[in-house]
Formats: sequence, C-alpha cells, structure tokens
Amino acid sequence: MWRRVTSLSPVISTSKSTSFDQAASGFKIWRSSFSTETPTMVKDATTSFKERNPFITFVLGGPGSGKGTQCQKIVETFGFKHLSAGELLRREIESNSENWSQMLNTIKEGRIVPSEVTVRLIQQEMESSDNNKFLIDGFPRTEENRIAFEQLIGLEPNVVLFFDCSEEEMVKRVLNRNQGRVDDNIDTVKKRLKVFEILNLPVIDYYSKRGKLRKIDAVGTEDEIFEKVRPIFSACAGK
Ligand SMILES: Nc1ncnc2c1ncn2[C@@H]1O[C@H](COP(=O)(O)OP(=O)(O)O)[C@@H](O)[C@H]1O
Ligand SMILES: O=c1ccn([C@@H]2O[C@H](COP(=O)(O)OP(=O)(O)O)[C@@H](O)[C@H]2O)c(=O)[nH]1
Ligand SMILES: [Mg+2]
Repeated sequence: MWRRVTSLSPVISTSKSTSFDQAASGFKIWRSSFSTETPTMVKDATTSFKERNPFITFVLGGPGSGKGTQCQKIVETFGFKHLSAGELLRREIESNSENWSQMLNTIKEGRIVPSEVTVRLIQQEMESSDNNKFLIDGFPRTEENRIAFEQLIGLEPNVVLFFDCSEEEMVKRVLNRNQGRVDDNIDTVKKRLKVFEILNLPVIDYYSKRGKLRKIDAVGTEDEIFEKVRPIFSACAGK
C-alpha cells in the first residue's frame, strides 16, 4: 500500500543522519575545488540583481509530482521564466563541463549535487534573464541548498509551491515519463523518494512555518491541478 509522502516512513530504512551522509557523500573532494570567496564582479552582479527586486517562486514536490508540467502552464499564463534545477544540471553534463561525471553519478544515484554548483547555475540564469519573475523548479532540495541560495543570492522566495502527491502516483508517472532519463527507473526512483522525504520535507516545513508555502493536491488531471495553481499567481499578477 502506497501512502502520501508527507506521512510516510522511509521506503528503505536507515537513520536520518545516515541518509543525509549518503546524500552528501562523495562530494568532499569535489567540494574542495570550489572557492568560498565571492569575486568582486560576481558580488556586483548579485547586488544589481537584488536591486531588480525579482519575484521568486520555488516549486517543490517529489519526483513525478508534476512540477515541470505545471511550471509550463504558469509560464504560458503568467509569463514567468522557468528554471528547472535538474535541467540545468543535465545541460551541464551534456556539455561535458567540469565535474560532469560526478554530476551524472550523483543523479543516477538520486543524490544531491553540491549547492555551490546548483546555485551558481541558477544565479547565472537569473542574472542574465530580462524577465524578473522566476519559477525555480526542483530547488532547494535540502536545507543546505536553501541556506546556500539565501547566502549567495541574498534573497528569499516570495512564494513556495508544494505539489503534494501520493508515492504510488509519482512512481507511475516517473516510470511512464519516457524522456530517456538515467534516473527514471524503479531503483533510482525509490532512492529519490527517500531523499525527498528526508532532505526536502524539512525545507517544505521551514517555508510552511514562515507562511510562504502553498500546498497543492497534485492528484488529478493537469488542468484540474492548474486551476488550483492559478489563483496563487492571479493574486499577484492581476490575471
Ligand atoms: N496531473 C497529471 N496527471 C498525470 N500525469 C501527469 C500529470 N502531471 C504530469 N504528468 C506526467 O507525469 C510525468 C512527470 O511529470 P513532471 O512534470 O515531469 O514531474 P516532475 O517535474 O515533478 O518530476 C510526465 O510524463 C508528465 O507528463
Ligand atoms: O537542486 C537540485 C535539483 C536536482 N538535482 C538532481 O537532479 C535530479 C533530477 O532532478 P529533477 O528536478 O529534474 O527531477 P524531477 O523531480 O523533476 O523528477 C535529482 O534527483 C537530483 O539528483 C540536484 O542534485 N539538485
Ligand atoms: Mg521535473
């Protein structure tokens, strides 16, 4: 029997700290290649980006909960710029960028790429965009991701969407996705669900306590779900 992830005990039983270590493991050497100092040029770009007063939405939910699908609809209706963290990482891998093989292995195992990498990619996309309304899809996936974004970008999201979906439905959707992704197989999906529960739910809880979370029941047709999403943006976009 599958249950909704928000009330689910781990699919593979390990302690929280063990799983966190698993999710973060393998990055010690990789991590050490990143400088902790922010170059002056980057600081200037970040300062001017903040002055643009962007509208930032984080879009969260387990694998297959429909984040990308609903982001597409939000883009069409409300004109946001869609940044999928997973897509940005996949693009990096395809372009054979530095650390591409570690990124690929991390994704294959359903673990989380170091924050510095992901935040840098998101930052580049936001700063080079003419659009000032952003949907950041599939990020932050961990508390560490969240804190890194706040520290490096110096901003918090205006709104956080959470697509709440049963595990049964998420597994079904991921296995039918047919996009040739290395992580859309049953073994990796189980790991991703576990990483979602242990590392992502605390982020969702954090934003819930700060009054920023908009939880959406993600079971139903794509259009039915979008009708629940629409009022959240109509309120701020005047549509
Ligand atoms: N409401 C829905 N009902 C059925 N299938 C859906 C629904 N929303 C999305 N899908 C399909 O499920 C798969 C996963 O959706 P996607 O938007 O990629 O999810 P996520 O980005 O959260 O992993 C895709 O093949 C998509 O077409
Ligand atoms: O901020 C992120 C976003 C994604 N990923 C990795 O990229 C994979 C695919 O993410 P995506 O958001 O594309 O998957 P989805 O939830 O949409 O199925 C994740 O399982 C992680 O391994 C990551 O490490 N950090
Ligand atoms: Mg997606």
